[in-house]
Amino acid sequence: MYMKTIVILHTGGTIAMQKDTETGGLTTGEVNPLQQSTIPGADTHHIISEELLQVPSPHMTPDCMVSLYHGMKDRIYRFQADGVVITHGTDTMEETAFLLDLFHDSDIPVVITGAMRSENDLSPDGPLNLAAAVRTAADKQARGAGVLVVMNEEIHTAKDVMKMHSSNAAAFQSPGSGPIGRFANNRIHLNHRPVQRHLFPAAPMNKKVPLLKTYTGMEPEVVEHLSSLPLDGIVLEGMGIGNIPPSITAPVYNLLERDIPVVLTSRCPGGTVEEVYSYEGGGRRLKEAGVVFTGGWSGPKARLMLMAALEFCTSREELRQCFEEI
Ligand SMILES: NC(=O)C[C@H](N)C(=O)O
Repeated sequence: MYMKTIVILHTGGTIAMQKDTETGGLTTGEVNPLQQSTIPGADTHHIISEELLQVPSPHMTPDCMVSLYHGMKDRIYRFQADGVVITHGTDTMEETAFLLDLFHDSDIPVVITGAMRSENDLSPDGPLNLAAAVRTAADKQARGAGVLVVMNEEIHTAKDVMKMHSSNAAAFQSPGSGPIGRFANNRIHLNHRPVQRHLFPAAPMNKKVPLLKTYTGMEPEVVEHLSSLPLDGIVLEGMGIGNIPPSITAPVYNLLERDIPVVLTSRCPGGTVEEVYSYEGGGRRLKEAGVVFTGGWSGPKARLMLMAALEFCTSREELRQCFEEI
């Protein structure tokens, strides 16, 4: 019988941590417990398991993500992998998934998973998540679906998934669209496929792009101060369907006049930003002024996309097409 080759790449996070029984704190030990436990699927698949990193996911950087992409690509080629599983901390899992999905230019399934509870916690969720991820990576239904996140028996696209709860095992959701499939009875059931994927060249992520969340009565000084720093672009998490408070329109327009790209997303977890309102700070006015609208990505994902796009887009129009004409 042909055994599929699944490469598991470990990067760290709670799934690879243990609770210190004396202090109660969660830490990364010398040895990753995942490297010592039985890897799920080892009886039916050819599993190759490697530790690329051992970091909590708040320590991830866009640079690390690019290195992870190249490391993954190298293993896919070297081991002729049929699928890849990446274990990762849950805090920033959606960002790594999103960036890898922007770069991943083959049909080979890539599945990211992690755990909300450590290996020696009461009822750890890591083993089941890992088993589900291996099954998903080996399943032909996942071919061509890009990078997926598998957590708590649900399968999500990289574009839509978000960590929506800080501690619950059911922390991951795809607001506005829902999961594209489920894991049950040791197999996966895919109900939908991602409609559209963007593919960007995998370049180093060197651009400086801060992300700013808007709020009522926002002080213009906050945007003015950012504007005084070296900056390649800025992402604003606007309100609702894409509006910002009038107090910051002047410094935002100032950035545009200086030809610094301003990308708008929403602080709502679900939905897109649209040119609807024509009041001061409304989306219609922002669009006219040259603000680039996103297709419904969260602020952190829009920031990664702007950093990646700025590496190859040579004009504002090209940048706009990257975000809007998809
Ligand atoms: N559940 C987790 O993995 C959270 C951890 N702080 C991390 O992201 O590395």
